[in-house]
Parts: sequence; C-alpha cells; structure tokens
Amino acid sequence: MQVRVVDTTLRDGEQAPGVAFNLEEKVTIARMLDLLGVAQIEAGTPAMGEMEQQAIRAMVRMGSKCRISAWNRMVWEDIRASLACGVRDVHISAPVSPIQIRYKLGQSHQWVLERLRQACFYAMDHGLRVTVGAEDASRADPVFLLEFAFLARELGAERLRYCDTVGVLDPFTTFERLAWLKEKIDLELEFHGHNDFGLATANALAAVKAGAGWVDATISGLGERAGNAALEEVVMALKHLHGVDLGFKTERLREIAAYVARASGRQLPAWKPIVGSNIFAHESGIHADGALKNPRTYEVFAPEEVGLKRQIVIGKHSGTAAIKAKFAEYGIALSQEEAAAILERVRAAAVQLKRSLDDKELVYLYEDYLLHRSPRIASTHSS
Ligand SMILES: CC(=O)SCCNC(=O)CCNC(=O)[C@H](O)C(C)(C)COP(=O)(O)OP(=O)(O)OC[C@H]1O[C@@H](n2cnc3c(N)ncnc32)[C@H](O)[C@@H]1OP(=O)(O)O
Ligand SMILES: CC(C)C(=O)C(=O)O
Repeated sequence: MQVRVVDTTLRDGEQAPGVAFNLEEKVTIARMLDLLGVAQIEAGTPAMGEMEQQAIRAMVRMGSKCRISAWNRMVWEDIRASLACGVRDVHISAPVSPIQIRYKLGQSHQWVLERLRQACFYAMDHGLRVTVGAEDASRADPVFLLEFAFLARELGAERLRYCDTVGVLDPFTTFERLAWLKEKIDLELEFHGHNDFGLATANALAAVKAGAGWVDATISGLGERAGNAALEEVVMALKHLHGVDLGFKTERLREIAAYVARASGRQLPAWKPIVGSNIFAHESGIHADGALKNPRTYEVFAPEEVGLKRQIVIGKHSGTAAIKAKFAEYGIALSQEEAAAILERVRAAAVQLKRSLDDKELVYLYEDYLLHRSPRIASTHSS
C-alpha cells in the first residue's frame, strides 16, 4: 500500500488564529519536513501577497526532494501569484457544499464547475501540475461531488482532495465516503481532515484504509479551529497500528514539533500524543516498575524512535522500585525499608509542591531521612 503525506503546516497550520511564521521559520520548517520524508509541502497561499510569495520562492529555491505546492482559489490572480513563486504544483480549491456555494460564493453549482474548468485550463496552460480540492466535501450533495470529481479528472487533475472542512466525519463515515468515491471514479484521492470532534487522525487512517493514496496533515495538528490531523500521529499510527511504514525519519519528529511550537508561539502540551514530553515519562509505581523490568510493558515503541527519552519520574504515585532505581543512579543502594521511608516523604512533598520532585529535592529528602531515621533502620543500614 503506498501512502503519501501532504504536509500543510505552512498553509492550513499557519491559518490557526494568531500563528504567523516569518520567512526564515517557513524555510526552516520546510527543510525539516523534507528531511522527515513528506511527499509534498503545501507551502502557502501566494494570493496573500509579496511577503508570502517571497517565502514560497525561497522554499522552491532551496531544492527539496519533495514537491512544493501552492494553494489557490479558482481565481486567475491566485494562479498568477503562484506562477510568480516558481512552483510546479498548484492546488485549486472549490467549495462544493450547498451552504458554501450559496452563502460564501453567492453562486450556483454550475458556476463552480465552470470556474473550476477555467482555472484548471489557465493553470495547465502555464505548465502547472494541478490537484483539485473539494472544500466542504463532507457536507456536499454526493451527486454533485461526483460530477465535480469527474470534471476534475476530465480536466487532467492529478488527484482530488476530499476535504472534511468542518470536521464532521467520524472514521466509519470517512471510510464509507472515500470507499464509495474510490469505487465510482478512477482518480487518485487525497484526504484532508479537521479535528473539530477530535477525530482527524482516526479519519485519516480510515481514508487510507478506504483507498486514499494521499493524506494531509500538519505538525502537532496545528490548523484552523481544532486543527488538522497531526502528522506525527498519522505516520506513527500507520506504522505501528496498520503495519504501513512510510519510511519517515521519525526520530526527527520531536525536534520539528518543538520548532513548530516555538515558531507558532504555542506550548507543545506534555501529553501531546507521540511527541509530548510525558509520552515516555513514568511516575506511577506499577508503571515505573514494569518499564524498568521491560519498557515494552508500558511503551508501544521506543522513545528514541520519535526523538524522545524515557524518564522515571518520582512523585506522589511512585513506588519503591522507582525510588531504588533513582537512588542507584547516584550510587546509593537503598534497602526496601529505606525506600519505603523515603517514599513517604516523597508523597508528602509532592502533594505540598503539587508536582513531581527533581533530583536535588530527592537528595535533600534523603539527607533529611538520614538525620531523622529511627535507630533501628540506622543500625540495619550500617551493619
Ligand atoms: C477551508 C480553508 O482553509 S480555505 C483557505 C483559507 N485561506 C485563506 O483565507 C488564506 C488567507 N487569505 C487571504 O489572504 C485573503 O482572504 C485572500 C488574499 C485569499 C483574499 O482576500 P480578499 O480578496 O480581500 O477577499 P476576502 O478574503 O475578504 O473574501 C474571500 C473572497 O474569495 C471568494 N472565494 C472563497 N473561496 C473561493 C474559491 N475557492 N474560489 C473562488 N473564490 C473564492 C469569496 O467568495 C470572497 O469573494 P467576494 O469578495 O467576491 O465575496
Ligand atoms: C481548503 C481546504 C484545503 C481546507 O483547508 C479545508 O477544506 O479544510
């Protein structure tokens, strides 16, 4: 099964309210995405003006293995702006749902088809490779969607992007819709999902299962409203849950997620699947004990696979195995009784501080314990 990823961090990701990358950040992210292994980078929207065009030109000039594409409406000026960026690939997007056609465009379904025809002619006449986007496809009339898809194929589009623009699909409906389309038309399909119900990654997997050869994603799921399918989730879920290895340099995932978070002015949540700092941090005693005996007891894959490190965190939920392992790192071999006594102090401190404890704090607790331990434990220790 061949699946390729279109990364749209620099287009849909940047559409997240308040996110504004500068040229250097855009080029750095594009370089990182190329090294990571994406097949296509949707680099931005040239119609936004000269500043955006400069950034896209710089990405084109950097010479990537992957395709660099630009996003367009069915508008000649948009396509002219894309041409000015030197891209070879353009995406031409058209709203296809009744609500968007009527209220956003103020036009008819027929107008959309005619406009798509003209825009595609124009782009192809200028030597561009075109993919066509069906915006809000998940709320479109299926008969019209099919007519639109047939037109895209007739016009010579390389593929059709099925957009769940407002994130209203679940994995079951995604599978049904994409499988239906796949059966009806011989045209490569791409799936673009949003996360309004927290289902974007699951929907992307369902689309792949239904036969979509391309999926759209963004780093950490950055994007409009609740965001898009998160690239790192899609790539790792395909690999570990579906046995589809896209050949990504996944050990770069954490680094790029951290960079995109910084450039977006956002925190990367500790619990963010795949790349969050908590993903391989074990505090609970039973988990830490298991992970120390064999990491696979509580880890699906090794932390190094995504550029993270395993951490045994000492806090309110720790057990004695973790306490002993932590002190062994400082060359101190604790007895079971000593570990239990220190654990009691750890729990009290963690509740008071409302967090886990760092190494220095553990040493203080240990020193305090040595000062105040009962004579019985002290004599056992020294014998
Ligand atoms: C679901 C999505 O992600 S869609 C992509 C969203 N991306 C962006 O909006 C990128 C940033 N946008 C911009 O910089 C600006 O909106 C621009 C440059 C694209 C357009 O700016 P303006 O010309 O000032 O138009 P404005 O944004 O106010 O309105 C959008 C216009 O595009 C039209 N439009 C929207 N989508 C399409 C389309 N696919 N094809 C043709 N026309 C479209 C709207 O009907 C509206 O036209 P109107 O002014 O005749 O009513
Ligand atoms: C316009 C397309 C590609 C999009 O971002 C969406 O529909 O969500």
